[in-house]
Amino acid sequence: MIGLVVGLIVKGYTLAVKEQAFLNEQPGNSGSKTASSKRKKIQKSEDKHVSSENGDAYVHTDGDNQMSLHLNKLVDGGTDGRRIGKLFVSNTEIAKGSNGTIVLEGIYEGRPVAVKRLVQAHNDVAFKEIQNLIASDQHPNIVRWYGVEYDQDFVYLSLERCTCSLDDLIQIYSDCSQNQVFNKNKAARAMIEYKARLESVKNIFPDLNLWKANGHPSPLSLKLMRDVVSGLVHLHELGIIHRDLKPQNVLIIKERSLCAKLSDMGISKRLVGDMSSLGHHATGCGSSGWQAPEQLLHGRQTRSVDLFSLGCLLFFCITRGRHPFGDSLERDINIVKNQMDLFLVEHIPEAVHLISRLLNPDPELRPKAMEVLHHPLFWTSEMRLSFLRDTSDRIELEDRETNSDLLKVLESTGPVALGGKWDEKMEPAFINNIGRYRRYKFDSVRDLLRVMRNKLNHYRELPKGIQELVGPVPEGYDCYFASRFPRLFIEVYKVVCRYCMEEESFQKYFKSNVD
Ligand SMILES: Nc1ncnc2c1ncn2[C@@H]1O[C@H](COP(=O)(O)OP(=O)(O)OP(=O)(O)O)[C@@H](O)[C@H]1O
Repeated sequence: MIGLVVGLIVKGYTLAVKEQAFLNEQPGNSGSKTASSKRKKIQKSEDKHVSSENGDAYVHTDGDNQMSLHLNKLVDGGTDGRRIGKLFVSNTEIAKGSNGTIVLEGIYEGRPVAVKRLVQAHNDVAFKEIQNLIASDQHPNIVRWYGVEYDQDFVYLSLERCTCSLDDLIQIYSDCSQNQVFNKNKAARAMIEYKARLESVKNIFPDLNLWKANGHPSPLSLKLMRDVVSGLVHLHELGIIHRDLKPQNVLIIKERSLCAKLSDMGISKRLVGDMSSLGHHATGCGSSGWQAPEQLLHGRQTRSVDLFSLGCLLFFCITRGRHPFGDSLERDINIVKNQMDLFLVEHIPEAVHLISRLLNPDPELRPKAMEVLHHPLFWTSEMRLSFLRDTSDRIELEDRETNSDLLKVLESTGPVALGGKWDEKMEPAFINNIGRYRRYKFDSVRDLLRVMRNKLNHYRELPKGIQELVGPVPEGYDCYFASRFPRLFIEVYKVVCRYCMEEESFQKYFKSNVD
């Protein structure tokens, strides 16, 4: 406990020191030489550096520059570019941002970085981006920054170099018809460059599986979406609203596995103290097509604006690049009119449940980032089966005769959850097998859950033929029932949320309430 408290104090102090070091090194903020050398030490230990060509911290002669340029050419395989302070910026462009921003490949202290080059006039954006990164980048789902350099015209942010954006990834792996519409808007030359970049990314990640044959997101897709949510939980815990969440601002990198990270914090805003919203005067605005209606209409911004954008982003990932509010030109109008179409995710009821809540026009009714993290859309088969088993055990305690509310409501979901009598959706061999042990009511949700629970608990005792029929536990078994009763899980989940959420045995499924 004492260790934890000391750790937190040290962490807080380190953040404050980092922030102060950055503020002092802003051009125009001259500090004393002693202070400057102290800062240099702090920065070195933090492995993050701030320098200016005009400042006293890092003065490079032309001779030095020639030498380091030469060395860096060797380091970077002979790429053309130039050296600014500790940074070598190549001429190889990764992408263009807005307001004259260009992202280039670079090397910062020997490590490959993406250099975000902003025009000096947008120094305030760079300043905000760095401040937010200082506060937030110690998290696996936030892009790291290593340092900042300046010259007369530009600010250069050295960022962890990722392979591509989530937008690129989806464009590459979705089928091309949709991309052609998307690409029509790009100028011919930019489009050639863009296509070449996508080709090179495809070579780096040759065989990614983002969607299953049945159109559901693959485990990899779900992991990337969950990474985005984890990054958002972290930002919101720190009181930072991203305000420009979109697939282009989610970057992809291969670590142990593929990983998604939030980037582009230039217009993010930090809430102070117990403030919960930024008023009408908050500067900066998000991107067309991904903003919440209240952002478009009144500029009122709470953490919920990010949850709206997240809803659009999850839809985009699941549907291979489509948008719940239509084509790019009509999106903002449709967002304001609350005209969405979730038809393309209707075959995944868990996705409809989550996305429709995230896109609620009333920001107060959208779930919090932490609740999204625990939503069943992201659950494994093992967790889904465990939840249904616990639910079955829970409702068996209810007395059929007294007809409790819980039982009544659960059974009332039958027509939707079962879509008819459940025995008719299963093979006679399976029905014969279960008939040997007890009698079931084929229109009862409770009884179907009992069958699922019993066969799961006695899986190893099942005849080989029945095991093959229902598939291996957990994925095959989950899929056997989910494909026959696609809405069963979410209907049961909704009832449990309503009646049993606070109960001890269900806490592990609703962790957001205990965290
Ligand atoms: N760290 C990075 N690693 C690899 N690529 C990056 C990195 N940062 C940015 N990019 C690429 O550059 C693009 C533009 O970057 P960024 O979004 O930060 O600029 P921006 O000017 O804020 O753009 P916009 O205003 O359009 O969001 C990204 O979509 C991505 O393709």
